[in-house]
Amino acid sequence: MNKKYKITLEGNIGSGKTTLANALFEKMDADYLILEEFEKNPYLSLLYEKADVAFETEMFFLVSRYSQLKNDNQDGLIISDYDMFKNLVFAETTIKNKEELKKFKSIYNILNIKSARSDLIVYLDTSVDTVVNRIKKRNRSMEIKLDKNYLANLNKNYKKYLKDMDNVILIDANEFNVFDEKQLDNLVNKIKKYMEV
Ligand SMILES: Nc1ncnc2c1ncn2[C@@H]1O[C@H](COP(=O)(O)OP(=O)(O)OP(=O)(O)O)[C@@H](O)[C@H]1O
Repeated sequence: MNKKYKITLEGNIGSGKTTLANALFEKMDADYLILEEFEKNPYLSLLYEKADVAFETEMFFLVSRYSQLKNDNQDGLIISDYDMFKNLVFAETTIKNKEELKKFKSIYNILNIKSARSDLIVYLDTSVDTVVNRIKKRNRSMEIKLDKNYLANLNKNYKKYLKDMDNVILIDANEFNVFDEKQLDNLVNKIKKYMEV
């Protein structure tokens, strides 16, 4: 692929973004794969233990994702397991202090992240029960403390942002089996059709 085309995957924690990003990268013979580096964030485990570090957690993610954007202006097909609007979804969910949230959003706007718009967002729509099961199965120790309420709020805030977007393919990820070749092929065909328009 000559021209730059960026496809990002979004959805709740454990909805299957990284797994699908890897699968699409292979299947679509893409040029770049950009994956979230969540394990580098020193605040995340503290946040899950209910420490008052929401602003620090979200700022760290914002800066870390922003620094990955330097890989973002090359020609070719880019697949990423997150979109930059994720920063806003999570900040609204975790930062309870209104002044801090305002500050976060103003920094986000100064960075002018809108210019890093994806050509296509594939949203993995999941129920809270589905992600709870997948999170349990993958068994990352710090995620044991995640509660259903938090996951439900994330779903709600994702939906709030998605309703104003016009570049989204939404898939029912409760039913979607990324390990089934036929289902993956169907999704790739749907994406290719979208790319042609
Ligand atoms: N379609 C699927 N059906 C069943 N299990 C899945 C599916 N997709 C992913 N999984 C499994 O669910 C778990 C979570 O998937 P993954 O790590 O890709 O989610 P994620 O959305 O990237 O999570 P996070 O946002 O926390 O990084 C993994 O153990 C993965 O193997």
